[in-house]
Amino acid sequence: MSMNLTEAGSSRFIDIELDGQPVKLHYNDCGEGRETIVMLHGSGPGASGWANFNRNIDPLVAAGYRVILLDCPGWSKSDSIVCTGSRSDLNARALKSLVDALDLEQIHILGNSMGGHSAVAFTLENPERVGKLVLMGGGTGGASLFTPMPAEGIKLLQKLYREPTIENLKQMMSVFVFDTSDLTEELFQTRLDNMLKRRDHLENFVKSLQANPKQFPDFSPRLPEIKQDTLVIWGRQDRFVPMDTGLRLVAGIPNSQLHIFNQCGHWAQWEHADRFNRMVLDFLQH
Ligand SMILES: O=C(O)/C=C/C(=O)/C=C/C=C(\O)C(=O)O
Repeated sequence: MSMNLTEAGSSRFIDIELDGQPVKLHYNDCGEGRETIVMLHGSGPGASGWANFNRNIDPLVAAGYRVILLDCPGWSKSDSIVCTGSRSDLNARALKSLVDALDLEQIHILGNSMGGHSAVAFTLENPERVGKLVLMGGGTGGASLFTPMPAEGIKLLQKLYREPTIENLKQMMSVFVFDTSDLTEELFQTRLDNMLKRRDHLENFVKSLQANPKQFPDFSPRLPEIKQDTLVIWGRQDRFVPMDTGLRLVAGIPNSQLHIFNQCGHWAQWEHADRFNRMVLDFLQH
């Protein structure tokens, strides 16, 4: 169903203070439901809320939810930042400022990759502000038991940040999703344009990694503190954040369940959008 929602029409800015610095945050605000779902994107170069979740916004708005897509500090139209500590916690502090400013008492959070790590960080610090959690391809840092880390996708992601070329973008995207036939030249070009528009974001990500290679801490010991109903969704062929991270999440979070999509890489919400949307709606409504 088309809701005629557009990126430009839903685009908003807000000024916040983050660790003593003024920061302009960009977000998209879609729909007018009583319940709000905040979607948090991944850490790839050129990522944004709109780019990560463009196949998920309409169905959730049509089902009666307000959907907010936050562009984390250092991505898209939000201000750039060098992060020398935990980026998961930094994003969580940015989200807290946004939900306070918008007067949102409680939100559901749907996080992809870094967005999942940040959703967990937010929930641990602000448990009363979170309804349900959906975590895809992320939720905590930490080592895989089976896959050498950093995973091959993360190595390609870091190479792309250092050398933002169309060749490196295509190389990263070729291990990003399972079925690469949906990756059009137009999609590559849009993503490259998004990246090159903000070279400050690319440079600051590299500086952040140099200052602290472990941007996403391992929350495993604290996961049992999360009491929220949590749906964990993973791609069987995720080559960025290995699938056993999903097992660690369900081992730690008591009220959680895990769904694994076969023939799926790191972008379950895009690669299996229809089934993903139905599953998330069912989870939120029951
Ligand atoms: O290193 C990690 O644990 C997290 C990696 C990511 O957040 C990678 C995300 C990539 C995307 O979702 C993207 O859209 O580029």
